[in-house]
Amino acid sequence: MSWLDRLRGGFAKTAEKVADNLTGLATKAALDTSTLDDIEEALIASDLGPEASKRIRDAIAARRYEQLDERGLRTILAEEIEKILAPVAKPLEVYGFPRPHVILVIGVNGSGKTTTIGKLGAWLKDEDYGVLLAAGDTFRAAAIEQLRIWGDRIGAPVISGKEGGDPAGIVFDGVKQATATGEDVLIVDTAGRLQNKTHLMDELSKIRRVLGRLNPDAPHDVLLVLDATTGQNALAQVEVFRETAGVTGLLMTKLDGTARGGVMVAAAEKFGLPIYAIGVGEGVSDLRPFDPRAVARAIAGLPPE
Ligand SMILES: Nc1nc2c(ncn2[C@@H]2O[C@H](COP(=O)(O)OP(=O)(O)OP(=O)(O)O)[C@@H](O)[C@H]2O)c(=O)[nH]1
Repeated sequence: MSWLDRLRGGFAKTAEKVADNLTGLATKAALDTSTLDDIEEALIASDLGPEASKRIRDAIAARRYEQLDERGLRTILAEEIEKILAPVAKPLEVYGFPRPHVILVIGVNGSGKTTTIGKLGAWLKDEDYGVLLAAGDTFRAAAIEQLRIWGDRIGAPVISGKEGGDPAGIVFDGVKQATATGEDVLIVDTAGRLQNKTHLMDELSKIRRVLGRLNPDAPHDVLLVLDATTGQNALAQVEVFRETAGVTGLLMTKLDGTARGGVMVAAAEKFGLPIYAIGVGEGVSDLRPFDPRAVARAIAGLPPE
């Protein structure tokens, strides 16, 4: 299956929910205020968030339709979603010099962080970058083991220490090793959890301090993994992590398992943080940067172009 097919398959449940919520609204005789209100509410109920939903409502209102059929409604919805997503669909650039370019990955427990690191590594390797993974989530032995398995799977070396060890030490060793072996990118799995804000800040600031000694520009990226199935809760996570961890971009996962994919639009509108890649499955090649037009059309339930 092509990426576009997987993308459309991934968003199928979301598209169904959007279509269900909008049922009947397009066929009303005149596009009056109450219909516009209903459309706005339908979009909020589809997890697009109040800001994006209002913006789309205003865009429809501004066009002063006498009538809007279903196809027309889907088309304008796709156009407006595309406008919201386009500014955040940025490529992840590997620009750090001297190498390695250092990426810290953070996210709440179970968000798909480790899996996403594996997939991100696979994608960067496909792009011909040398990748080293660092098991900085020393909180659980299972997390270290899981990262090793991903390393084997994608053919990337993994640097790790003992359970309960010092993540900053592993990151330090990671930079040394990447420098010695000439890897382009160091992807660091962090415990990066929010059970305790002070603990998270301490952990990350220590990692930053240690990295800064080796390369003042590192980390180049701090990416937050967001589980789309958590809907609006994902937005609350962005707020807290942005404040505590200096998030520079997002990786959205599990868009395939959910009807709540609209949250991606809500996040784009509310935060404007780059969304570097989206995950639409558990396979190694199921995380990729996205085409805002293709995603917008998939959410609106329009066929591919
Ligand atoms: N369907 C689907 N499942 C995913 C996706 N990304 C991750 N998963 C699954 O989500 C589950 C949790 O992923 P993990 O990578 O273990 O999560 P984690 O955040 O690293 O968990 P901790 O290490 O406990 O913090 C796994 O079963 C993954 O296969 C995705 O894009 N789609």
